[in-house]
Amino acid sequence: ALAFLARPRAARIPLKGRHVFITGGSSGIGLAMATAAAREGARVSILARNLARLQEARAAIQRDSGRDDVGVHAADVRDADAVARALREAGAVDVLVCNHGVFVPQELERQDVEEIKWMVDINLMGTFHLIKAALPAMRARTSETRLPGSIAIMSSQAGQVGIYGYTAYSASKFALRGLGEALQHEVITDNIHVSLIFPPDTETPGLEEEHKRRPELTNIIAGSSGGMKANDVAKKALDGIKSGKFIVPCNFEGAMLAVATAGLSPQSSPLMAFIEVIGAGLMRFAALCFQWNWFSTIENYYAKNKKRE
Ligand SMILES: NC(=O)C1=CN([C@@H]2O[C@H](COP(=O)(O)OP(=O)(O)OC[C@H]3O[C@@H](n4cnc5c(N)ncnc54)[C@H](OP(=O)(O)O)[C@@H]3O)[C@@H](O)[C@H]2O)C=CC1
Ligand SMILES: CCCCCCCCCCCCCCCC(=O)[C@@H](N)CO
Repeated sequence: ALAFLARPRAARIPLKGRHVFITGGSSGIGLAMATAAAREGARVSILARNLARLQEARAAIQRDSGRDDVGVHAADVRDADAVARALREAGAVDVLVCNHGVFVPQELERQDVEEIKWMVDINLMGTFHLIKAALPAMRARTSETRLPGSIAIMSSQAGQVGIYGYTAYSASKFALRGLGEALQHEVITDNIHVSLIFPPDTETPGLEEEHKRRPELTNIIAGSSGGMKANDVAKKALDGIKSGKFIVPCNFEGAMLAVATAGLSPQSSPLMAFIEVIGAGLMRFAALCFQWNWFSTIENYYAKNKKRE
């Protein structure tokens, strides 16, 4: 019965010979994805703000993959016109990876409204700008080539569960899931598959910056999920995109989180649908155990540090 029910139907989305457009492709996870996609024979375009870092990234991708057709586009995703211009220059996209993102964890009371708006504008509004700019040509392309396309959106495990220190960041990343679920309904008849990627802490230049300000409790709780290397996250992400998966977890805790938060998300895999149906109660129990542990940690921390300075 689940094999009949699982929708949308599974797809194979090839990368070889196709145009893959990756935002935040000059650093960390985005750069690792760009390199791996180029190695698989894709024409890759990368977008970020800093042109010097983009050019360095292009040289690194070329060295690694031997491809000399990497496109670079300097634009801020908050600027809808600049994003539209970049997509016109780059030409029709087969696989759009909205990976750009910023993260500064801080207790809500200590975080300025400006910093909250900055995170939401880049992580959420920037993704809207990209998808709106890319979609018309993507749609034309899938009907012309008869090959499925993909829109991949980089969320985070902090987009599946809210944890201490991530009010603004989690809000911006949870929002991407609502965007992705609704968008999948709208683009399925254009043969476009949406993938949401949920990495744990990943060793990148961005995480190094984050650690300078991350509250200790955030460190402890985020440590509940093992860290990963950017190359390993990139591989999981690309494998998920190529098989048209809607939810793409990256490690074991991520797979548990995916089952625990399956909700009303689309599911193409009858096997995963089966695990979700059978695992629902068990994973809810596991989730309660994690929450018990996190609340104990927070209460003990505050008890030890008397009152917050
Ligand atoms: N590292 C981690 O622990 C995790 C990261 N993630 C998510 O993965 C994604 C990538 O993270 P990571 O590789 O660590 O990030 P990095 O900080 O290493 O790289 C971020 C990339 O995004 C670009 N970028 C940032 N702001 C903008 C903007 N306004 N317009 C255009 N490009 C922008 C940066 O280039 P430039 O500054 O030049 O614009 C850079 O290329 C993010 O969405 C993040 O939230 C999810 C889970 C864990
Ligand atoms: C029922 C099963 C439960 C499984 C428990 C899993 C534990 C979840 C921990 C959440 C970690 C959030 C890391 C965010 C990383 C990130 O996005 C940043 N580095 C950027 O700020």
